[in-house]
Amino acid sequence: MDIEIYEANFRDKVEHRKENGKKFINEYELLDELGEGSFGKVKRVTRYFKETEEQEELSKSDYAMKIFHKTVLAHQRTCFYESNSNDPKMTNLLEFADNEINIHKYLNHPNICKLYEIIDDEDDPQQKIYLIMQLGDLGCIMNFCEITFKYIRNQAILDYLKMNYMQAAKLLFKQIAQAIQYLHEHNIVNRDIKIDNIICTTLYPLDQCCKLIDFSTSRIAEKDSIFYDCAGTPGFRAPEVQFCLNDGYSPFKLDIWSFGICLYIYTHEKLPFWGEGDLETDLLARDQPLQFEVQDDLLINLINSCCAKKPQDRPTIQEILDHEWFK
Ligand SMILES: Nc1ncnc2c1ncn2[C@@H]1O[C@H](COP(=O)(O)OP(=O)(O)OP(=O)(O)O)[C@@H](O)[C@H]1O
Repeated sequence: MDIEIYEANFRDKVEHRKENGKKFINEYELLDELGEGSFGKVKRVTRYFKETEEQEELSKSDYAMKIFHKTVLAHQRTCFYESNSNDPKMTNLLEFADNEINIHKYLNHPNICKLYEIIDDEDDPQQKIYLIMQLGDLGCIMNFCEITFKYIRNQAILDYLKMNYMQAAKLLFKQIAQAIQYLHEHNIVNRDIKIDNIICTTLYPLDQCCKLIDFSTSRIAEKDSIFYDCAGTPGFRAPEVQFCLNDGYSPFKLDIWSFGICLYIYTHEKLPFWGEGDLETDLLARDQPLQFEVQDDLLINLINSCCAKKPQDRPTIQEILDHEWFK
């Protein structure tokens, strides 16, 4: 990989302790749970540290800690395809976690959640790996309502930005496009761009408030790479991922489709393609045109081009950033 400037710190010692009823992992106090994915839990943590030797009161700052359970992941077997091969192989989820760490630890961009530290101790009694990341203290850009199956815009972010949702959409999605541009320029594909993987923070200037998270399905790819494995999340993934048969799909064009879907969801507060199950959702994505409920022709043009049914008709990430809608 052509990114040598940054590498997250690695520590091979972990210490678990309790103080006054509080749980600590090394210098990090464990707080509330921020979320849970298929690979592990994510917790808010506070780090206590001394900025100078003389300092008496400890300084503190907040992070997100993603926790992988090594033994659990090692026992979960799954089938996968290597890049450029349609010959399936067996692996376990720990290898996927390793892949995520090995890509994420080098990523250094203001719109990508920074991975600061990896704690992996062979003698850890809990057999876990701990990733210390930048905290998205404002949460995801939208919240999913399990009852209505709808995404609702995160009002705390709109209040923080002091913007209406269309102004916020331009600001946030430009930043996500810049994150994808950085990945694509470095021959990395994300393959799981979705609303749940876009978080916001109050830590930085506004043009750095939005961060892409979760690199579990990221891969190194050449511009003309063809992939064969089923990546992405139903509702967000391009139809060719499910229906490519032996032809495979371009992972770069998959990211572009998913970007367009996220922009649609943010501006409409609903998923454009949602069927009874994953197969119907993918079929709708393949066969149905997008239905718009906004009046903005430039926005409609941008989303329609990202979600062109033929992958070769979709723009590059640079073309997206140059689109009139962002001007
Ligand atoms: N840095 C962060 N700051 C705030 N919240 C976070 C952060 N990282 C993750 N989260 C929360 O935790 C959830 C799960 O994180 P993540 O997507 O990285 O896990 P995963 O196991 O890889 O998920 P998936 O099943 O989508 O692959 C996110 O949707 C988000 O709500």
